[in-house]
Amino acid sequence: MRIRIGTRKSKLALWQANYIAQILRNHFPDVQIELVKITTKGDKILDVPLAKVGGKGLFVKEIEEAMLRNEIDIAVHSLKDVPTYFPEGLGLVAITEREDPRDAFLSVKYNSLNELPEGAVVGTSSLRRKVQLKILRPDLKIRDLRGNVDTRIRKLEEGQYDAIILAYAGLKRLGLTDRVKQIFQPEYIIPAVAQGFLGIEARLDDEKTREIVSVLNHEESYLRATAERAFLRKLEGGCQVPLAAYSEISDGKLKITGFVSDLTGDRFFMDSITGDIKDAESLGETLAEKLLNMGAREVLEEIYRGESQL
Ligand SMILES: NCc1[nH]cc(CCC(=O)O)c1CC(=O)O
Repeated sequence: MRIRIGTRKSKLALWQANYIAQILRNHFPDVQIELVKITTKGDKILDVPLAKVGGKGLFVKEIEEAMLRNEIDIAVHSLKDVPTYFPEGLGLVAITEREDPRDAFLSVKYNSLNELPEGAVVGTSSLRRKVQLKILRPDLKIRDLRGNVDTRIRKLEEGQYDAIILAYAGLKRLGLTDRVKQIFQPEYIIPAVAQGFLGIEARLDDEKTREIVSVLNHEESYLRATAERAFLRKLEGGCQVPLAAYSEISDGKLKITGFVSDLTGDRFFMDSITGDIKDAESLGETLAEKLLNMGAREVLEEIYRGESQL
């Protein structure tokens, strides 16, 4: 038996694929685990905000095509980069235990968002982070920042930005937390849907692989990811829409908080609901419907018609 893992070539993607490969090797010493590196469109277009070049699907399409051609057996993804719809025959078969889901503030000179002087320059290309920052600190200048995690940190160190915002999970995995000065609580800056989970994608009819890969699944994480992604799917939000969601489980209850905004951060909608963990999916959907009825429907329509401008 052999499992070929398809992965992007960035340091973070390779770290994640190797991490999964090692767990599988430890559990199944007789299964041969190989890595297959694949370049995606998202890795080639590095200078344009993702929302403008077609969104998150850019990081997964080529990998899914390789899986459909039977050149790889599974893909290891940062779940937050994975669209909610899959090509026929493919799907998520395991979700790993969540790494720290929070966003981090990195700066050479400043110790927190509050400490930044008026008009300071902050780097991020995520629409979500742009509007969340604007709501908290309307005086800041927000500038695009793309590239792999190490490229972004280099741009900070070169002085192109006073601060940048990145997912703490990626920094922790790569041991790049030196410039982290503040970690935002999820109630303060709600993280991206599924930030911190790894999602394992496979061919749904490949039962042997699915059985092996099931050791990677973390049930509580699976439920949290399910709720957050149901919220995302209901809002049809790719990364063209500023949105965020964060779920927690305690005492058999799942609480999910969601956020949707227009592109300026002038009109935003936020709410939470709590319910039984077995209803994870419908909790995410119900929360999305709640926000749509609060006014998010109109905002989304404007964004899709191209009337809302950042
Ligand atoms: N959008 C790119 C991306 N996809 C996953 C992570 C970090 C790791 C994770 O969230 O699991 C990052 C970098 C970032 O946003 O800072």
